[in-house]
Amino acid sequence: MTEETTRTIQLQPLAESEQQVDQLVQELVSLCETMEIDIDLACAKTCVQHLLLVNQVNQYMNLTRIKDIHEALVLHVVDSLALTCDLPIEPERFLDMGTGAGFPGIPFAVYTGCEGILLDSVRKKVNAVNAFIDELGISNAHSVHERCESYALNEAASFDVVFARAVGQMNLIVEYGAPFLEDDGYLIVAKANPSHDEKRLAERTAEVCGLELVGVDEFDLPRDLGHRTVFLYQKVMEPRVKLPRPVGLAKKQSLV
Ligand SMILES: C[S@@+](CC[C@H](N)C(=O)[O-])C[C@H]1O[C@@H](n2cnc3c(N)ncnc32)[C@H](O)[C@@H]1O
Repeated sequence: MTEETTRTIQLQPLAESEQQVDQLVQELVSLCETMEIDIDLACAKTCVQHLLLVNQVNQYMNLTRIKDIHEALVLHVVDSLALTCDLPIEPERFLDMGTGAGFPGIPFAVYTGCEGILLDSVRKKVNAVNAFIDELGISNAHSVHERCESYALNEAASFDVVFARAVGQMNLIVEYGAPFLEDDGYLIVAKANPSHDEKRLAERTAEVCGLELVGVDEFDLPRDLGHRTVFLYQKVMEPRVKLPRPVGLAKKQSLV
């Protein structure tokens, strides 16, 4: 095991002054306004503190390539919070598949107050996310070290909202997400500009997995930092195949 894998996460007090944090909080609130996301100051502050802790740990552990804090406010925090705009229900329990440094899971948990599991297959990331959650006192989120395919064996039909950001092609997310959904539960897949072929493969995979595409939303992130298409799937029937398939198979061989 590398030093990075085993290293314990020891968070330090933030290097930024209260004034600097408050400026970032105001910046986040303004960015959210442009996206019609209604965020209160306490929630914005926790999201900013999370981002600053990610930056701190990123000095010695590779968690994100986005180093500029103002860009990260948009590309990590606003992008995560934007998922809440497409929610057709008030979720009771959500799953973030492949959370990395806690995106979108931590901003989503803080904003909605809903119980959530932040899942990742890389232990050092889960250790970091658990340290962030403890430090920020977020009692409704928990991070788990496991692969989607194996976690689904014990947590089948346990979530009413499931999402993943930047974890892979849409068909992969659909296959990973389907077994976790309760009847009528929702899978949210946010992509930049998926190709026609990627969308078509996801559509056919969704049919096999018992999901129906019930909504598509498109928007641009502030400051011209990207375009997003959000696909909303609902579980409408049982899958036609046994899910989850063995670990790694979804990546090697698509379902359809
Ligand atoms: C590119 S990162 C994105 C992280 C985060 N969602 C974000 O948007 O910043 C993809 C993450 O998915 C995790 N991942 C990939 N395949 C996975 C699987 N089968 N089960 C659980 N986590 C997985 C990786 O370890 C990695 O942390």
